[in-house]
Amino acid sequence: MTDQPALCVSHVSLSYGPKKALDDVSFALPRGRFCALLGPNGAGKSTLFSLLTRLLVTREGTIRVAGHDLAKNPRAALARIGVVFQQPTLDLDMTVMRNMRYFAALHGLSGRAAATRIDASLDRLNMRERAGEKVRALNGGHRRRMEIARALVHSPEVLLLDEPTVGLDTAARRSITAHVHQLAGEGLTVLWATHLVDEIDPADEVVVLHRGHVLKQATAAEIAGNGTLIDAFIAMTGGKDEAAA
Ligand SMILES: Nc1ncnc2c1ncn2[C@@H]1O[C@H](COP(=O)(O)OP(=O)(O)OP(=O)(O)O)[C@@H](O)[C@H]1O
Repeated sequence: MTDQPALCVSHVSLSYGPKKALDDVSFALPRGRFCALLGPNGAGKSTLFSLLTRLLVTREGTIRVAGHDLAKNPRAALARIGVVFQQPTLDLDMTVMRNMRYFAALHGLSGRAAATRIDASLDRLNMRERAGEKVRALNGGHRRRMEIARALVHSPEVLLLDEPTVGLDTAARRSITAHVHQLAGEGLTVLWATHLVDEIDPADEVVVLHRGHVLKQATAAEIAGNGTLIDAFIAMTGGKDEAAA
């Protein structure tokens, strides 16, 4: 296709009553890029995800997914997005395969087409051999991998993950982070919301969000300069959560 951005957020604002959660947010991501949406608690990350998935709508600004305007053509735009929310949304008493089939059906996939897509998605996350297990039997890391596989079943171009490593141990965090970086290497565009700088590689794109404003967009290495990313992040944000500010 063209060289238009996979995701383009342009002058987006959103208020909860008098509280401005996002204020004139703009950034664009090219295809096949891993981008960290880095911000302390309360920065507006979940609010932005709610807008990107149309759980919330705003009249202020535009969001385009692979060129499709989310407000004017939501079906086309949403069809190109896969989402992993902060809170797990799996049915624990169904097998991995039944969870996948259910989700595929929501995207209008059934029969052979669904089976092919499900196998491919589980393969990408090294989860195919777990297909017959109940989700309840999986550890936290494997549940998250399953959710990522599920988010890929309809072949989206953009994958959104809202703090996907919350509650995982160090080994599982590292494995999930590496896996998703690999997906970006294969051409997927990834927006990964986090407040943890150790999940970010030097070559990754970073959008620093603070109190509803984009403070910077650059690679992690550029933001770190001669120091570390964590020092640069604290210098920009004051190291304070919005909730505590
Ligand atoms: N429903 C709501 N009503 C009022 N204010 C809200 C609501 N949801 C979020 N906020 C406020 O909007 C701001 C942004 O919140 P948001 O949850 O988007 O931030 P976040 O970066 O995702 O934080 P966290 O990492 O804690 O989830 C915060 O100040 C929050 O208190």
